[in-house]
Amino acid sequence: MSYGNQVQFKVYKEQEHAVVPVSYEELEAAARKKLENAPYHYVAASAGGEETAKANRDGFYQWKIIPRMLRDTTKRDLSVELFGQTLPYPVLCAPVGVQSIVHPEGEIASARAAASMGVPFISSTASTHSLEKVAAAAEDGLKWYQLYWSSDREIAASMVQRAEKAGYKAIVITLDTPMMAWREKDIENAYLPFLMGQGIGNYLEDPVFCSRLAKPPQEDLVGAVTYWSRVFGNPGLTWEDLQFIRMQTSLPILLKGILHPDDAKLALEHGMDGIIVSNHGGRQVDGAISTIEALPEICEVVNGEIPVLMDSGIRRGADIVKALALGAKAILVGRPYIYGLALAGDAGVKQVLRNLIADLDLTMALSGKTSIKELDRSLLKRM
Ligand SMILES: Cc1cc2nc3c(=O)[nH]c(=O)nc-3n(C[C@H](O)[C@H](O)[C@H](O)COP(=O)(O)O)c2cc1C
Ligand SMILES: O=C(O)C(=O)c1ccccc1
Repeated sequence: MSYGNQVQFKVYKEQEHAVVPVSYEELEAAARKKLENAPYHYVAASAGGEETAKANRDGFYQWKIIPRMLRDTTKRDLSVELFGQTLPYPVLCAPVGVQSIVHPEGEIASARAAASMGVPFISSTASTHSLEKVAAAAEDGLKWYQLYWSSDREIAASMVQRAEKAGYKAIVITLDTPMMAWREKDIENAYLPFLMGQGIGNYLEDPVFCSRLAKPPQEDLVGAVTYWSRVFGNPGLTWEDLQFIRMQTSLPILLKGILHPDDAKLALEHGMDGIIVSNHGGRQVDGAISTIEALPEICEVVNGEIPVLMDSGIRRGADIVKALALGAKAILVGRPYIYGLALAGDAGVKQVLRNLIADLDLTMALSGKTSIKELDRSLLKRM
């Protein structure tokens, strides 16, 4: 039996040495075994009763693929165009903060792995390693910067300017987390890695942040962490504030965390360059709509004017096919690559990405599709 293309061949070759389970369920179980309780739950758990996390998965099951036959799928092209760049696959690494809690190399290893696969890496404001160090690790890779907009707006401006200077090619403003939601496991575990200086690397190396401190962080980490906890979130933001970030950068700006079609309309009206339909992997509003459910209406409103990306609950190739068929330009993946990181550092991240992409490639081929632009609603049936 032939597996068609190169991606597939490499998967089966490297699998001989793989330490990373292929199935998502086993991947999560292996990470559970390897990690201490608190960091494992920080990654795995969602908000409240985890209804939205469940809905994210249930949402995919409600759409079924109806494969087409006899369509010569010998050659496939998974590439997509985004902001003038060609991505080899419609897959990006979602911004995930504090990656050092699962592996000491954290974001540096993930960014390196993503770059080696041609997968764009979205670096979080809450990274343990600074955005400049992450950029250096993924020198040849496409990188975007995710902004948590500090309540001290000069800090936000400084981070955006640093990101542009370091070679990041887009700014992703995350709107759904001006504060952490009710996360029961983290509360029970009283788990706050930030208090130990993890996840605040971008602040400790920020000239504006440091200028606000009585003593430099090297001399008084507690003082720095205390100030960080005061300025991290910004629940006061409104649509009008977006103009301020626009003035700091010439890069495209995407809004992450859009779930309501009216907010998609507002994003367009405020001149945004892209939208990421996301409920933060179910980690923020428990009871919020699943993203695959929110996606079609948002795509309808946006009407192709700007790219719509999506995340939350993508686990396999078929999930990606469904999201793209419903109008997403590309998807982001979060927890799966973090489990890969936990198990095997950069090699683990690479293997997880490779598996997901190979699964996507096969699912497309077996559905009778040879390119991403052929994926549309006619491939799906809602049950
Ligand atoms: C441990 C963890 C940390 C996260 N940190 C951030 C972050 O710093 N910034 C952000 O925009 N989203 C963050 N997210 C959300 C992801 O970007 C993404 O929306 C989510 O993980 C997608 O869902 P999935 O994990 O089901 O793939 C985080 C998610 C996890 C699991
Ligand atoms: O945990 C998260 O979901 C998240 O977005 C975050 C926020 C602040 C610091 C680290 C991660």
